[in-house]
Amino acid sequence: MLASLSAQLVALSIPQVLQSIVDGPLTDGDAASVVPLALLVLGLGVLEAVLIALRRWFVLTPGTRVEASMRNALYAKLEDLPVSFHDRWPSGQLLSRAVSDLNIIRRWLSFGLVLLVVNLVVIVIGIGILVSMNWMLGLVFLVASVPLWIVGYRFEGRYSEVSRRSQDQAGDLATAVEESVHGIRVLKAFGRGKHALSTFRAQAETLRSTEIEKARLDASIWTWLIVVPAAALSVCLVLGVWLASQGVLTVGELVAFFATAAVLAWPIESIGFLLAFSLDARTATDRFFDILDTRNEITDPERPVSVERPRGELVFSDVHFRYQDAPDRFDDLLDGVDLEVRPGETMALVGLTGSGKTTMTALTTRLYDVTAGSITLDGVDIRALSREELRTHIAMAFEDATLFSASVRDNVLLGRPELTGDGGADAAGTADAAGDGPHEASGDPEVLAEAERVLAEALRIAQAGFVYGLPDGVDTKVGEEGMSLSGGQRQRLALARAVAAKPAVLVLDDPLSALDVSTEAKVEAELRSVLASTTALIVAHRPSTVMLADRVALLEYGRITAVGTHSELLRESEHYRFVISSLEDEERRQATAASDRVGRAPRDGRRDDAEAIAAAMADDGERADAAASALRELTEPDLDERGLTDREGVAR
Ligand SMILES: Nc1ncnc2c1ncn2[C@@H]1O[C@H](COP(=O)(O)OP(=O)(O)OP(=O)(O)O)[C@@H](O)[C@H]1O
Repeated sequence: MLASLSAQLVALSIPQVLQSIVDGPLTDGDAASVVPLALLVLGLGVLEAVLIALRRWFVLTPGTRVEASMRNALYAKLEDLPVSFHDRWPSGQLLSRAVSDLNIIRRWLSFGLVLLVVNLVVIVIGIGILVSMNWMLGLVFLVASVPLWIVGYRFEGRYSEVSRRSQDQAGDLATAVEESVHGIRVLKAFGRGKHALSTFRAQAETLRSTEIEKARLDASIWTWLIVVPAAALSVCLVLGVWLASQGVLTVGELVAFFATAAVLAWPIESIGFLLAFSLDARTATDRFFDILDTRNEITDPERPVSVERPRGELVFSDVHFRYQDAPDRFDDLLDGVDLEVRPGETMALVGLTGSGKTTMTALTTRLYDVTAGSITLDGVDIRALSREELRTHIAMAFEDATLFSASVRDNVLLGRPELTGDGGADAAGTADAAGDGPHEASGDPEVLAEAERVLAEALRIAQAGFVYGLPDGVDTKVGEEGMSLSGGQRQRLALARAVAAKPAVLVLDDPLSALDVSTEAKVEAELRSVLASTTALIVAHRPSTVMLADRVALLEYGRITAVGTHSELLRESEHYRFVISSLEDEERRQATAASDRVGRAPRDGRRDDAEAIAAAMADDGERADAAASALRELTEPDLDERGLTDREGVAR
């Protein structure tokens, strides 16, 4: 700011030298005395240029540093915020904040803020100089500034609103891109690419209109800022010439007045642009703090207790839970769950679809917090532990297996940072962490050997031997979210990850759903050895998974209504018999559905596509029902004909 202000003050001093030239040597006809004054003007010009160069040089470091630290703070916050926050926030909105909003803030800090402050100071000083040169001429400028203040004030209100709208729309657009890239296979499979494109075009067009609205507002303030000073200058010209002719002003003073006014022209014009820029930066800052100011309700206790060697006793006591966006008229999803999973026991969780099984498992690692009641690990409320410790004691594998853009090794050893140095954490955080890998990072041969052993064992248990056939074996980088692998392969790696974490409690949310029957049987046989020494809570969607368990808990209407062995429950609980028979029906249906559907699909030109999709989905253990439903969708009449909205159509 100092460099910039000095540059402007130097520029303002040049007209004073001009005045001396005009009123001195020029009026006296003394050509020789012009030379030193001309050299002075040259010197001042060079000094101004040097000061401007200094300004540009100085702003680089703090601007980029602020941007980097804000970005890190945002990332840390996103990591820290609970799953319920991420349920509500579209990823594109977060992405646009982390990238484009912070970029705006950096550019504004680097030169928008500096120029705004400096130009305002220069305008005030410049008008002061004009008034001191001749109060009448200066007054014209002062009076002319009044409409500019009014226009500026109105502009601020309108532009702020449009700026916010445009940045939010840019976030929505990023979400749309993210969603369609993520779901590209579904879009292609259902031939909805063109449709998605037209939806995207409409969104992009909305953003374009908003941008144009912004540009119009911008243009209008520029017009005012150029026209009003120009009009003031013409009034001054007429008045100044008249005053000079009356002898009130010297010609030199008149020249200096107009030269000073010319120096002020750019700072005045730039105010419009700088004001718009500042409002964009304010919106970006607001959007940034929308996230940073979000209160995290799932935090660590002030003084966390520690469970040194957990036995793995997991107890739900009168647990209530409801999602934040659940309508008031709904009862709690979990409405007083009581369940004791004994150390070393394998408990299967069974219930109808939508009964809350996944939700119950998510509570064990505090992905969500119970709304009432408590969950204890070895008698200690899980909220009394730090989240980091809790999540080393309890490891989860989900049905929807997420892999990071990292090597197979890093993905599987994600929960064992002590074996991977910092690499395990990096694998989750940055795509670049892959490849060179933590394997090399940690040099201790014993640690390396242990990492190899744990990795090999986990891969064996999860029947994930296929990784050794990948181009670089366990060092192969699996694509974004493991997209280069099949669903069944991803599930097996996710299961290997949970097993490798060697937790006291293993929580498996239907982790075998994408496996074919023979692979599932092999995984189950291997899992038995792990489960013998580990407490496990397994959400079961197949009767075969139930067979893995020592006991079964039945979740019904938000409560555990029966606990016992499979045969006990079959004997005693009608609801259990109903759930199990529907699971069996479902399994049978899956086995026959795909072939039936292929047989019945009409030859309407899409049949070949349908078969190809069915074959691809059924490959490597993808569920046959997915194949069947893909077929059904493809062979049904066009979505539009059935009156489905775009979104529903794409979703389906
Ligand atoms: N993030 C969420 N926000 C709001 N509601 C949710 C959320 N996740 C799940 N639900 C709702 O909670 C209910 C229970 O879902 P949950 O996934 O726990 O059931 P589930 O028993 O595991 O079902 P399934 O057997 O089909 O996997 C469902 O009605 C679902 O719509």
